[in-house]
Amino acid sequence: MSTLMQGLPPFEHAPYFNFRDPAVAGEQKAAYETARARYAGQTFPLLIGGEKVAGGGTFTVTNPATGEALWRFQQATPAQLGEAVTAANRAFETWRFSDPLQRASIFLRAAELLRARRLELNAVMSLENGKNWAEADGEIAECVDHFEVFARETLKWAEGKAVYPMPDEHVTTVYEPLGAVAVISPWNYPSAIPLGMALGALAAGNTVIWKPASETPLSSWLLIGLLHQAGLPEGCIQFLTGTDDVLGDPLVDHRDVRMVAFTGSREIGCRIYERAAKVQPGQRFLKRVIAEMGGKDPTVVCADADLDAAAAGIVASTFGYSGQKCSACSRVIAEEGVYDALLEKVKALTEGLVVGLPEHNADVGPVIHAGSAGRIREYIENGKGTARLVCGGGEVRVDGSGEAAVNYVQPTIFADVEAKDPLFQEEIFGPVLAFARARDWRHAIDLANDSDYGLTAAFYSRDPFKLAEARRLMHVGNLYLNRKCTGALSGTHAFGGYGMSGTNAKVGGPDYLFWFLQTKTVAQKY
Ligand SMILES: NC(=O)c1ccc[n+]([C@@H]2O[C@H](COP(=O)([O-])OP(=O)(O)OC[C@H]3O[C@@H](n4cnc5c(N)ncnc54)[C@H](O)[C@@H]3O)[C@@H](O)[C@H]2O)c1
Ligand SMILES: N[C@@H](CCC=O)C(=O)O
Repeated sequence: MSTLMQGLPPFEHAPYFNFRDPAVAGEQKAAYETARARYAGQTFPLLIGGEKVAGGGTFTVTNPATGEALWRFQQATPAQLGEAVTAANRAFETWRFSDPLQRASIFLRAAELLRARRLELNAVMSLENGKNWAEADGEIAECVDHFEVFARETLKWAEGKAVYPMPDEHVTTVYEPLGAVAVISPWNYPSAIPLGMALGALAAGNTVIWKPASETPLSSWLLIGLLHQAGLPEGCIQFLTGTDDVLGDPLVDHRDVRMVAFTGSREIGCRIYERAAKVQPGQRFLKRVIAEMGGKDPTVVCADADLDAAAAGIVASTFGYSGQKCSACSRVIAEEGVYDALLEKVKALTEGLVVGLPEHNADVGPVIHAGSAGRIREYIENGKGTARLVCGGGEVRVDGSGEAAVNYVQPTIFADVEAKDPLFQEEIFGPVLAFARARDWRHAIDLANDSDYGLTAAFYSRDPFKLAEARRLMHVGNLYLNRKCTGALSGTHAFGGYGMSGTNAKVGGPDYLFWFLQTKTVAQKY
């Protein structure tokens, strides 16, 4: 353990709330009312150089579960983008030399502040993106863990690393920050994902231009508030909301943005990777890029597996948050001998899921918007022509869904899906599962690896040899043996994929900070 870390208590993951306890459930329900009373109808500003400012217009954030108008955020102008980048670079000149102990203390204090407001932040996220209580709670608990983990990582990396010695030179290897980091995030993990990237940047001594997804800005804004309350100096984070034509390409292309930390779709991730490679006139560095992208995550079930455990893991990881996780299981590949029995079990559990309002803590809520629902329905309709529909695939009515009724998609399973089928190859990002038959477990591994992506996978078997082969052969960044493929914990399950799932930066892992640092060797002659 690093000497700086010795004063810290041992790390523990934040425990989840037990919503089966009526008292806790009552508190979570009340937190929705608190969130509405505090924030509904309000308009929130941009944050540039420590100043709260208005943009060139505003937009409304709506609840995907009901269509309810929630709150308003600013549309930053092109000039404000430039001001934010300048402000981030200005703040960098101070923050880069800040004491790592100061940074770590701020993160630990923020963890403490967040612990006291978890239910409120759960409610805000649920209202913005339609997560049910447990899904929102899992993510806010991850934010607490991120604060704790990044505090420790700050101190660890501040120590530098030992080198092989020279008899007549004093040589050190130290890590220094890069500059202004653009943090660009998706709506499906609107708290933990931007926070992980922003803490990576700040822990290393960089400053941040934080660009949340337009569907979910309040989930970000509240975390930034906590960081400031915890002592983060003004100016270290600029907060920009608005449209992609102003904050997309122009932010990535900006000459003075040193690094882009992106999580989102493959399409945009690849675009950023390519654009950031171009050196702009006057640019004096090569941009660093993290691009963490989509998945088409398989669960392999061997003939000797515990089928009940596998079925439970499959249903939780496929239909949790309506399948809108990069880590979601979307393909099951089962050995011939257990295929039908497994399919029956998964079907029975799926048909027991309640589709309803996230605020009422239904198992399956809405998808993010009508456009996404339409795209998912198109996959379902096409699938009816290429595979065997086992359950779902129809319409579902949710009381109280109002104008957002169209956003609810029935959990759907297709069987006998061929490897070339789009159901098997493309990220649908909705509650749709493809079952495929494998001749044997080695064939199952081949099918699992037959993908552009390589983010997460689950593998179920009781045979130690097969488990060892899976470890060796499965082409993914996060492999889970005899458990579901969602639910990575910060500090423990470093998260990030292979192949077209991205740059494999591994947020929450022991090497993540290295992405936000450059290495300086200093050799001094005695
Ligand atoms: N690998 C991971 O860790 C991970 C985690 C969560 C989500 N995801 C993926 O994210 C996707 C869903 O999220 P989404 O729909 O918000 O993704 P998206 O790519 O559409 O948007 C992500 C962010 O990029 C911004 N953006 C849009 N155009 C841009 C441009 N030209 N330049 C820069 N930024 C631009 C958006 O405004 C948003 O903030 C899925 O593919 C999912 O698998 C991956
Ligand atoms: N880190 C999350 C997934 C985030 C992507 O959407 C998990 O491990 O399930």
